[in-house]
Amino acid sequence: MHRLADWPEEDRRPIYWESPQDVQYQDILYHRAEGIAKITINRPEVRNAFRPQTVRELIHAFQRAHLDPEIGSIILTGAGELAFCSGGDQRVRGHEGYQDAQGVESLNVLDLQRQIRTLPKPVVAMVAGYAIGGGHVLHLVCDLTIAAENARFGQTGPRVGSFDAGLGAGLLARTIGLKKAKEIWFLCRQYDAQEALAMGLVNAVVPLAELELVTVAWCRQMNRLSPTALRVLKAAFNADTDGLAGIQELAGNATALFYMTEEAQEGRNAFLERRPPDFRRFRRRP
Ligand SMILES: CC(C)(COP(=O)(O)OP(=O)(O)OC[C@H]1O[C@@H](n2cnc3c(N)ncnc32)[C@H](O)[C@@H]1OP(=O)(O)O)[C@@H](O)C(=O)NCCC(=O)NCCSC(=O)c1cc(O)c2ccccc2c1O
Repeated sequence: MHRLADWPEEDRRPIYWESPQDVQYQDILYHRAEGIAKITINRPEVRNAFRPQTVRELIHAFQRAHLDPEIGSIILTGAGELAFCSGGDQRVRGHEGYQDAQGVESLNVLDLQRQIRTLPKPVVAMVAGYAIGGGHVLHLVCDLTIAAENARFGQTGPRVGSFDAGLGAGLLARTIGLKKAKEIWFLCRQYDAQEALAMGLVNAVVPLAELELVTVAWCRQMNRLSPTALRVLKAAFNADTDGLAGIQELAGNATALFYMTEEAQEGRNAFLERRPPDFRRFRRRP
């Protein structure tokens, strides 16, 4: 449903964001309401380019949303209408990475990419304006992308002397196909929202004025569904792409679900009670 008017009344009512005051961020904003966390890159003067500090704060905010049992889904967005994110801040790019205030250079956005994928809640990229370079990879690693009509997508790496040969290349190819992914990286063109929709790079294109409420409507709908089912499905979708790390994520869910059974608890209890475990009452399921 690409227009707000298509949604049932309960999903399109206004949302009233709260802004917790316990942590003050410099480069991002953190809001929450109705079981949804909204994380905003707040550097509109550079089209929401990220520096190491920005990425550190994003990692902190995503961890916060991950651990908050009230949060069911997370929105990642950029401040203003001109950009979701324009990638790494080229003004602080040094010899071997992006430099922080202490002079340490890193590519810490790679940690954030993995975090978004392993976080067991749906993450939705809400894109107005440019999603370019490392900013394009950020929307790509999110589970869903809702784009405003003014959104523009593309990679610039080969033009600015960079490349993301990890998820930026491989996940893009798995998402939209190898030929189109190679075109995006080899030619560094930009694509509008409708082109992105046609290639399966985004889930919906909506009028800019409706972007936030439609994105919230998607989250409201997901938040009514089984959190465990969404959690395991997310891990399942990532498992083959992420190799053993993906299987580890999926298997961790199996272990957590097993821990919730009497059968697993019998093993723990027997150890704590210093007796042999008795698994005889647990049947072997066909
Ligand atoms: C995003 C744009 C297409 C927007 O164009 P527009 O015409 O709307 O705006 P301006 O170009 O005038 O920009 C306004 C203002 O913002 C500054 N700015 C924009 N983007 C950046 C940026 N990324 N870094 C620093 N500053 C930026 C711009 O200079 C203007 O400032 P003024 O002072 O003049 O007002 C267009 O801006 C654009 O193409 N931007 C650059 C996009 C880009 O090449 N990004 C970097 C790609 S590489 C990357 O992101 C990357 C990061 C990683 O951490 C990696 C890690 C591991 C592997 C690979 C990585 C990687 O590739």
